[in-house]
Amino acid sequence: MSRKKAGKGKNANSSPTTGIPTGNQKGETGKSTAGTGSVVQANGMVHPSRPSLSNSSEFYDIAFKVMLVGDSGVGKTCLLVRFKDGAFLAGSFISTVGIDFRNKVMNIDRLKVKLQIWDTAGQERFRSVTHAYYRDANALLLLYDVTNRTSFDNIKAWLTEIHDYAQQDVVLMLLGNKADATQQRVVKREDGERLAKEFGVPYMETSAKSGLNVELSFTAVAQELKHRSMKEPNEPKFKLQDYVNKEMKSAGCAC
Ligand SMILES: Nc1nc2c(ncn2[C@@H]2O[C@H](COP(=O)(O)OP(=O)(O)OP(=O)(O)O)[C@@H](O)[C@H]2O)c(=O)[nH]1
Ligand SMILES: [Mg+2]
Repeated sequence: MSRKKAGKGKNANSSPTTGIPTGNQKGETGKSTAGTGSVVQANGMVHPSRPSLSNSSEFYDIAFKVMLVGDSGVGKTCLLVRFKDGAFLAGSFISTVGIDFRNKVMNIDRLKVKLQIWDTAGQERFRSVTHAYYRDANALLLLYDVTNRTSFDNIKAWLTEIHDYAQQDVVLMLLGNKADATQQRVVKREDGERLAKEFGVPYMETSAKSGLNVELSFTAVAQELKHRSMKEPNEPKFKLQDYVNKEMKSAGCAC
């Protein structure tokens, strides 16, 4: 399989119709503004329509678009920063404006899988911006905050929105974030599990602060997307929740 080069740099442009950075292919991080260039195929793979302008040596085999959604303050940006940079954004909370993205290339079963991760603004006033990007998302990570009951209660409304705007076969995973905050917790893990079961969505708790399950949440969706796009005829169906449970068990996670 031929290898494509992952973009690097800042402020790549994007198209609201594809949701994929376009024009300036330098962007490993970027803000959505405007531009033309990349093509998203129906199978979710992204093929840059022009060579990378960057000096990046990071090549990839397949690429997918993953979107982070959920109420403002649940920790979407922190989860992404933890995954990308291994750091936690402590201190004052800076709410995302509009939409933002970062790229990360992961090794999944000897394949280089590029995730283009879109960090949406949870604030209501940016909802129409988010709507424009749903249709190109291959996977969605839907977050609530275990210390914020309203963010949990709003999950049903988010699922309705996802049903209305996202692709029918979008890979979806529910994440109860801030699992480290045991003193402030108001949503039990069992409540999250019950809700996820009710809607047939894979689920786990995460912490952008401690790093709990952050890598696993992105690896799990990357695995699912990769299995879907490379599936051999007789291969058994990949089960995301089973994968997550197995990985947590082998990591000795009591969560
Ligand atoms: N204790 C704890 N705090 C967290 C965690 N993740 C995020 N926070 C804090 O929660 C606040 C909001 O985090 P953000 O990542 O900015 O929230 P967001 O979902 O991106 O919010 P919007 O951009 O407004 O949609 C910040 O003060 C973070 O420091 C976590 O896992 N544990
Ligand atoms: Mg944010």
